[in-house]
Amino acid sequence: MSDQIKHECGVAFIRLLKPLSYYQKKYGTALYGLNKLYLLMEKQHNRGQDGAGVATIKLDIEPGKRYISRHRSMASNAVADIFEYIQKKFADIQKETPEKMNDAEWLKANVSFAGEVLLGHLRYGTHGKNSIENCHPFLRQNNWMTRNLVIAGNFNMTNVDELLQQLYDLGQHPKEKADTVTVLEKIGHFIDTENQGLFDQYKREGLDDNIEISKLIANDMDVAKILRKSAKNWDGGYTIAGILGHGDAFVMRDPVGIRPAFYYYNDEIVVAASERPAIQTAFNVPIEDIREIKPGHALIVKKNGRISEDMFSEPVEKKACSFERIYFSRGSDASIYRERKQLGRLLCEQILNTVDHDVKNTVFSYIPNTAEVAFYGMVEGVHKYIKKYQRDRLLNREDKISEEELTEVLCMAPRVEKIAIKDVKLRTFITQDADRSEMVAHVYDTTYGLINKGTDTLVVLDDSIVRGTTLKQSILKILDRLGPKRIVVVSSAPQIRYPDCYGIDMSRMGEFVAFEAAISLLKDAGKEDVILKVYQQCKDSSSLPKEEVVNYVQAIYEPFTDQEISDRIAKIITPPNIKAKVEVIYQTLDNLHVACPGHLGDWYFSGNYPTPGGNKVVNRAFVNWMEGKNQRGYM
Ligand SMILES: O=P(O)(O)OC[C@H]1O[C@H](OP(=O)(O)OP(=O)(O)O)[C@H](O)[C@@H]1O
Repeated sequence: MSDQIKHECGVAFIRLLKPLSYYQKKYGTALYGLNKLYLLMEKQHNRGQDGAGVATIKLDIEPGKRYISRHRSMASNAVADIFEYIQKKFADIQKETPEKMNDAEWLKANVSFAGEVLLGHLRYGTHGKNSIENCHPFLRQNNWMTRNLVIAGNFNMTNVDELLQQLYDLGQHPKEKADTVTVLEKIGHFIDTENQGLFDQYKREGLDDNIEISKLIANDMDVAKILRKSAKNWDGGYTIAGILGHGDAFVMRDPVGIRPAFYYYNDEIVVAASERPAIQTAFNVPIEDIREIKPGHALIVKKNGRISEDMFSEPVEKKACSFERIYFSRGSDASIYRERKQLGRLLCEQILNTVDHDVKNTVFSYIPNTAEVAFYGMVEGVHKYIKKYQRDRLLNREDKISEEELTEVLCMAPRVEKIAIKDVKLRTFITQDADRSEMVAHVYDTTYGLINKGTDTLVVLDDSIVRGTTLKQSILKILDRLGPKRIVVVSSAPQIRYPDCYGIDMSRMGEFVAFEAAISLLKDAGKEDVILKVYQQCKDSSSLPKEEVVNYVQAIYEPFTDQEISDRIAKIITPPNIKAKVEVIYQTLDNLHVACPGHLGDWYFSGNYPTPGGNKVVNRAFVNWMEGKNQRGYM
């Protein structure tokens, strides 16, 4: 789907607060941190499968010895590949000098990755030029320990141009136009100035010993101040984790709280991750003990072990990404599970109306995998309807019910079947373009013999319909072979109408099936002038500061009801030559908010962007589409 580097992804961070020998003694291995990092990353596999990276830092290493290690992989099983590479170093020692494996200090001194600060990253790199250089973590190296920086993040900035300009204004000469570079260099720049400031201050105070000064700098560096200055002009969604060479570390979250970030600590470890259940499982800790990093705040872990959550940017109205809840995050989180079920339940009324409450001739199913949880909620909703129906039918009657009728009423139950099967565990949506079409076409299969040909309606619930390609190229064709009279496709997400620019790779207007539907409706109605007017407005606003720009693209959808757009989408996604009638039902925006009250970020559905940069992105995406440029509305 995309042609440039993207940074929506998963992060995993661990700081060991005790020396490696402590873990050796207590848990039987000095590799405790690495093992936990592996688990944290594996449990967030859903966040990225195109690559992964790990970096570690060893504390208090004498000059001349390596203390930063990094390994990145783009193998199809990148996480396993990285840890095999790391494990091999230890396996060789185990083979040749097994006693050394019990000597934590020796391991730290002699084997790379035996560090106390660990950072992992899963990459959802949906772009054409897949290359190892684009895998996080990124390094900014320096001979001064405290000036080294390693970062890995789940982020996307909408205003890279503006941020690059600021770097030029500082006199810098960035080697690439990408937000990874701007973020790394911005933080790096303020790390440098903090270093210099402290160095000058100690000199002024009469300290002469530079080695002593370096130690003081490491101790006194104000990480929150560095982040405050760095993030001043960032416009985007981000969770960015970083480690400084001497061991200070941070995990920062954008002021709107768009991207998720959680953490836990005790007296042995500090751990942070994009998803809460990953921490629960990897460390076996109760949910109440895991905290969410507050928007505009950074979890800061100083080298000396001091832990704080500091504000670096005034939080604004929280608009956490609802698509995390619908699709992106794993459904094993307690709240997400509940929310997905509720999304399914809330669709029941629309579904039952569409099938005329003919439960007897309807088969309920779903498109694996993410929609599975919402499906349980939907089935509960149908059960509830049936119970009410049975109650009404039995209660509200004057005559005596016949045995035959009683049996019929009591036997009523939803026909719940696993119709669609997904043969691979990978997610197609976050797979890079080159492999996606192939995958979409072959990944699904069906169960035969469950549909009464020509009489049954098949209801299939999916979590989202974005481009509609999964349905058009694969699912609807194979479902039609089963012979249903009607196929009702239900989306637990509302219509995706606008690009995301904060980390979920939905970026080009022309690819949204909802947009295609609205445009074709406009054309049919002879309202091409609306399209031209929006184009002009978007173009005219392109040179304005982002704060003065509004989302003009909303006008494209205004003339139509949701139902009209859904009906047109049904037409578009119906493959040629299929027999079944296809209908589409979407979640309403109101019900989305009822189901996910803590995650009100809905810009891809509503067009209401939580940062000014979003309006620029959507307008640019529209201009790109009008001008036939197949590119994102942002860098
Ligand atoms: O309309 P489209 O643009 O084709 O994309 C939407 C589909 O992509 C996702 O599936 P994916 O295989 O990524 O994940 P899943 O197995 O977790 O559902 C999602 O669940 C939809 O089925």
